[in-house]
Amino acid sequence: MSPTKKAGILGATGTVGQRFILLLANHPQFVIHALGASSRSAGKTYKEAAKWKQSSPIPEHVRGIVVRPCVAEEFKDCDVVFSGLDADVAGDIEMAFLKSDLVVFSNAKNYRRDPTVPLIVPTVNTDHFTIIPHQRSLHSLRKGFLVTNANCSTTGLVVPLKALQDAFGPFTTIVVHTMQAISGAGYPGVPSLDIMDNVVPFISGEEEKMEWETLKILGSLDQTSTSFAPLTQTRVSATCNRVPVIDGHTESVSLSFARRPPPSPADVTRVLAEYTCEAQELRCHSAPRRAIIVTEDDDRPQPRLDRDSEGGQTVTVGRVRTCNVFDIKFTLLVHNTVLGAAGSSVLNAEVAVAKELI
Ligand SMILES: NC(=O)C1=CN([C@@H]2O[C@H](COP(=O)(O)OP(=O)(O)OC[C@H]3O[C@@H](n4cnc5c(N)ncnc54)[C@H](OP(=O)(O)O)[C@@H]3O)[C@@H](O)[C@H]2O)C=CC1
Ligand SMILES: N[C@@H](CC(=O)OP(=O)(O)O)C(=O)O
Repeated sequence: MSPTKKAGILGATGTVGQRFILLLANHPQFVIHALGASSRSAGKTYKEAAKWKQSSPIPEHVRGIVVRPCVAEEFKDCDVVFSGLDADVAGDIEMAFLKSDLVVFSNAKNYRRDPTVPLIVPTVNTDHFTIIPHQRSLHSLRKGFLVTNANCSTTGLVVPLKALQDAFGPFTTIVVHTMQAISGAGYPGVPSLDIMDNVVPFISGEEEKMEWETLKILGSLDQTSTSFAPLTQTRVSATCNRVPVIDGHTESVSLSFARRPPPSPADVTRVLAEYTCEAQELRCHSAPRRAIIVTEDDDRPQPRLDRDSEGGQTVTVGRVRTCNVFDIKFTLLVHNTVLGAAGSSVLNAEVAVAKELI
């Protein structure tokens, strides 16, 4: 079956944009139709414009595509537009696309807090798509809508949290420390003299995003599907560090449940390993076979060894154990540019197709 939906990619030359190219190059539903980037790139072929940093080559049929400026008129025949735009420009451009009745899946932070825009991690809260009719009516749209996906570190965190919340009820406290890959900072990103032989204990704005995004994603929609109800009883504290790893964010998580007695490490391990999500039930092409992989090895997960499991669409969890301060602690790994970015958008779009929103 040949792909039927025309896809545009904004920010196609960037780190996330390059992941979109790889994920969509041989996609059964979406065909790469239009590529957009800044005025520095527009008018050049993709091969000329992109500083390609992926370990597989630029797909042959993409090399010669001429990059367009990111204006809605240039993308009007796209069925879906994926955005890997720099946050400095994503706000205005994505809103212009939405107002032109286009379907936009954004990686940027700009609209994540918007009360009518869902913040969807595709293996966690695809039920939040139910706000789309309300969003369309507010903007008088026929077919367009805007969906954001989460910060890459938040994405890794909420997958196991969702499994545990469904099984054991609410958390009182979540404390997370991240070790984030340099690809998270885009290209050229962190200077080599800052990150080689080093750890940088600050990523601007990252801790705040992890703390509030988690509450929106794990929260619910009201009964009329017109507003979000973020969690209010859970406190989240995040500490974010940049480490000299190319891809894959590692996170150490400690948490307490409201319920007493809390679940044991064995209960937690079982629930994580058995977790399934709607994207799998809908048989979406990019859905991981296992949304969470639990590793029993004492020294896993590790970014180099585990980031590509399930095509980068899973979260690997290990070292599940009792915590002397909170109830449970564990370590997780997420591929920051696949499930943490472009992979989330693509799987979200597949879910939207299955729900007949596109
Ligand atoms: N990297 C990651 O792990 C994650 C990134 N994100 C978010 O995804 C987005 C993209 O990040 P990333 O790929 O890392 O960033 P990059 O800096 O690597 O790429 C940015 C892209 O935006 C384009 N761009 C910049 N200015 C303009 C403009 N004025 N008009 C049109 N296009 C423009 C660039 O085009 P050109 O090449 O022509 O300059 C490039 O294609 C950001 O919002 C980021 O916060 C989210 C989760 C994870
Ligand atoms: N800040 C993240 C990547 C990112 O761009 O996040 P956000 O989309 O939330 O701005 C990192 O450095 O690893």
